[in-house]
Amino acid sequence: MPFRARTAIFRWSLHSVPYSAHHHQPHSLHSSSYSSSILHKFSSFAQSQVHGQSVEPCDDDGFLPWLERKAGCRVSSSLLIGKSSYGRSLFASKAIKTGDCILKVPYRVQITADNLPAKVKSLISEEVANIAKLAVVLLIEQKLGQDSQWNPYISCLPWQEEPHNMIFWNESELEMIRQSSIYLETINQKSQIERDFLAIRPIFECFGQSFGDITYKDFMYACTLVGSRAWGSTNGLSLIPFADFVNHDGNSEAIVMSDDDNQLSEVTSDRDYAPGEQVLIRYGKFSNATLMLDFGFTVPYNIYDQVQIQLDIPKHDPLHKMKLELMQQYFVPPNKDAENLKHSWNLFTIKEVRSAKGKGKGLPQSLRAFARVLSCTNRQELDDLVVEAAQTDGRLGRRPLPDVNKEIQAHLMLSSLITQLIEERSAAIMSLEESFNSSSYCGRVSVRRFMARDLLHGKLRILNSASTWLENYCRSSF
Ligand SMILES: C[S@@+](CC[C@H](N)C(=O)[O-])C[C@H]1O[C@@H](n2cnc3c(N)ncnc32)[C@H](O)[C@@H]1O
Repeated sequence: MPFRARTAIFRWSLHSVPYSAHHHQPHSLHSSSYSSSILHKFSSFAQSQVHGQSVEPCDDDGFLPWLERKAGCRVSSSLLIGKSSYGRSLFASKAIKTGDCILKVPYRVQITADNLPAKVKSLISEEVANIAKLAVVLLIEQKLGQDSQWNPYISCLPWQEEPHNMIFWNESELEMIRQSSIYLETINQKSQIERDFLAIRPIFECFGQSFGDITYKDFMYACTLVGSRAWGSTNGLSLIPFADFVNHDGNSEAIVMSDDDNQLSEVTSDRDYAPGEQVLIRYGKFSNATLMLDFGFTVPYNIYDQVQIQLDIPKHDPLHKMKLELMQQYFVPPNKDAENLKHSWNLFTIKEVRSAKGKGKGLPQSLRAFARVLSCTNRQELDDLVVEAAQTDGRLGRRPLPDVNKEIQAHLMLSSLITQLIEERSAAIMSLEESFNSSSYCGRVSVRRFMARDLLHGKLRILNSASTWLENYCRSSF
């Protein structure tokens, strides 16, 4: 669900997937008998262990009836709120089958920037991000306390816990992942929040005593809450009460869908669940870097992990100018905004290479093409590539070079770059492991170390797979 709410910088927001008409009739609400049956079912499995998660009862029994009253329809007849080691969670209150609709939350009980009081809305500049606007809604509602129409929801949010999202990491914690591009993204995200706060603070001050004491830290917390629990959809960036109590499993096929025809968001189960099992959905196809930045957690083996590789044309290359012009002409990435354009033609994203044999999908074609261009040593070779591109699909260097030795050389060049990255990542992991052994950190620091370790291990796994693929490709090209 991370919500890439506004720009390429932020991945903040959980994307929900719009789809066309489903014709679900809302059930009518039977709140009193419904809630007592929930309580009964919940207590019977409350102490059980499910998937290594200990299921604890939670004092939110009134939440769902409140939401259903507000919505005027049934939101879920198969889920209960409980607690797991992931915080507040949703559990199956009865057997759930694959394909069952497990929750439906009408747009009218979702919170968007439209919920800003008109007076505040008119003062907030267009420059301020939607995430920040939604954070202001949360802060205002939190300040209103019992007087807020959203109080049952606002008071369920984890305000008190220090999140592990990377904007809360201190310098020495960030040092653990300095080599990764996530370091820079964290700094950018922090600056964006600072800018938004500076734009919004005068508005808080206008409202005097009631809101004037909202601090930068409060604002950061609120932005983090929005960033880790709002979905982007045709309805705008929205907090979806109840749906946002469900935790993430990257392997799940269940996602939040927007049904514009019926003006609601819903989730359909992708598997069977026994009563008492924690129900999980996929927020999005997120790497550990995204999970750390926007959600404050990682998973030990993340199939969506990736590594960014930058290739530069050596300054001393006699063909530097010609190669640069060709690269800028032929290696323009699609769908990039102007801000990224000038930097990204030499940045490549690689994922784990599953086929180790030097065949199959392997490394991205664009990266290998770039290496072929780099390996050219005279103008004729470059001209030949341009002619070949014109005669084929217009893309440069997409075919193996006619000279096998040159083709191998291009790939060996990639291989040596990847070996260097492997060495750097391995050294970083080793120093992290040493600090695990030499010090007995607990709590916050140790959680963040585990996250850094998951991130670095994921990167190393991808680099190793790329290295093996390249070795095999070179061997099989002889
Ligand atoms: C949309 S909320 C889910 C409900 C949340 N657990 C709560 O207490 O309100 C997302 C947050 O839940 C936690 N979370 C979700 N999935 C997780 C997972 N697989 N591992 C660890 N934490 C997870 C993270 O703190 C994340 O920022």
